[in-house]
Amino acid sequence: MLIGVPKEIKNHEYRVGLTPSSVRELTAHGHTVKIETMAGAGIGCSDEDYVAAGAEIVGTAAEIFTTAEMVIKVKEPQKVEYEQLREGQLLFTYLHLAPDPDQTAGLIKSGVTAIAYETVTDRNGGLPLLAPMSEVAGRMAPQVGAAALQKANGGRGMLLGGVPGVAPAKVVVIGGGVVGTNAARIAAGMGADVTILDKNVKRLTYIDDVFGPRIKTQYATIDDTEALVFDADMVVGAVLIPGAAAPKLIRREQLARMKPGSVIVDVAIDQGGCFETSKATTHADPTYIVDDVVHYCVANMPGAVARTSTFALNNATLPFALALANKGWKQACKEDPHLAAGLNVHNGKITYQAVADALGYDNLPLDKALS
Ligand SMILES: NC(=O)C1=CN([C@@H]2O[C@H](COP(=O)(O)OP(=O)(O)OC[C@H]3O[C@@H](n4cnc5c(N)ncnc54)[C@H](O)[C@@H]3O)[C@@H](O)[C@H]2O)C=CC1
Ligand SMILES: CC(=O)C(=O)O
Ligand SMILES: [Mg+2]
Repeated sequence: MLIGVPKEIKNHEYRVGLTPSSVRELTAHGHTVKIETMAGAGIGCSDEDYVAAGAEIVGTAAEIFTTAEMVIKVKEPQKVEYEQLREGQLLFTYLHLAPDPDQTAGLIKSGVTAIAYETVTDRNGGLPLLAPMSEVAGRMAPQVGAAALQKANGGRGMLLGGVPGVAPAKVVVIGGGVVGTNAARIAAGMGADVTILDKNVKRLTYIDDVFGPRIKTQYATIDDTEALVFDADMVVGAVLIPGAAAPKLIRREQLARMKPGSVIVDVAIDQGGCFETSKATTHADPTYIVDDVVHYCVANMPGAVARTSTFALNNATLPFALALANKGWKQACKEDPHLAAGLNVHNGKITYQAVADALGYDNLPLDKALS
């Protein structure tokens, strides 16, 4: 199969779809890999590194989009990218379609077959291609939030861990999945007073078993979510209903009851965010203030630590990329229902129920898409 990797073009996005090691695996299986020149520059991998792994370097993204049978990326295609996709081509990347009607319409119009990293499943009910980036974003959340808490950045002027004789900051994490536990772990490590809210009691039990009294857990009723958020110095938004738009847990009118200078890090922003006042920001201009509350809503947080993130992502994506290249997408999905769960768009139709529901499309059932 001819596989193509364009250079990412989202704001301050330095990750790349394939590492040189992944290229070597794919070429060893007889596939041809084209990489756009300088695609790996942001992770310290040169064109020469890719050539040594067996890739061909091409000068423009257009050469990738016009020739590749499978396009492997990191972030959702931007307008100039989805306009180049076409019927019969396979796209393997993050999509986050539910909060993104324009991209969704663009993918439908293109006729492309698109498999979204974030809805591929595993046998334990996890999301194995989202998890590595959730680990990164979760671990970053307290560090970006700690900076936002500084006075010059609009925050309350608090040190996360306090000092002897002065209490630490109160950090509330809504959603105790991969992002949430990683955020809590780092915040607790920095000395903060940390509470995780979740609606899944089994998950709260797991967190309690792993962290003991160092991290408090609370069932996420409306009452308790509100009480903890109003009393927090930093809130991390980390909920997910796979494929769906994030539920809005804190409304516009509730925001004014948060402390002045408190900080929201809404990691769930790639699915639309769990605060009504959240709107996606970029690494170039990551925060804004509403009602004296600092909002950090960068939708591609792991792009900031592109080298760590790219290697972590490839560890997870490579087996699936190999299956898609070796067997073709249809056969690979027939043999692996977890990979098939990633199918979001095929031949002008939405094939993922939560996306169809969020945006008002008919859903093409998976068995029909695979027939
Ligand atoms: N902004 C960024 O750069 C990045 C964003 N993300 C996003 O972070 C979000 C979280 O991802 P993961 O932690 O991997 O998901 P996950 O599935 O591991 O965890 C989500 C948790 O939210 C809980 N939950 C769902 N509804 C809830 C509610 N109403 N109240 C309280 N808890 C609720 C679930 O029970 C689950 O434990 C996703 O939207 C993901 O796409 C992930 C990586 C990078
Ligand atoms: C998951 C995601 O949105 C990211 O890694 O950028
Ligand atoms: Mg206020």
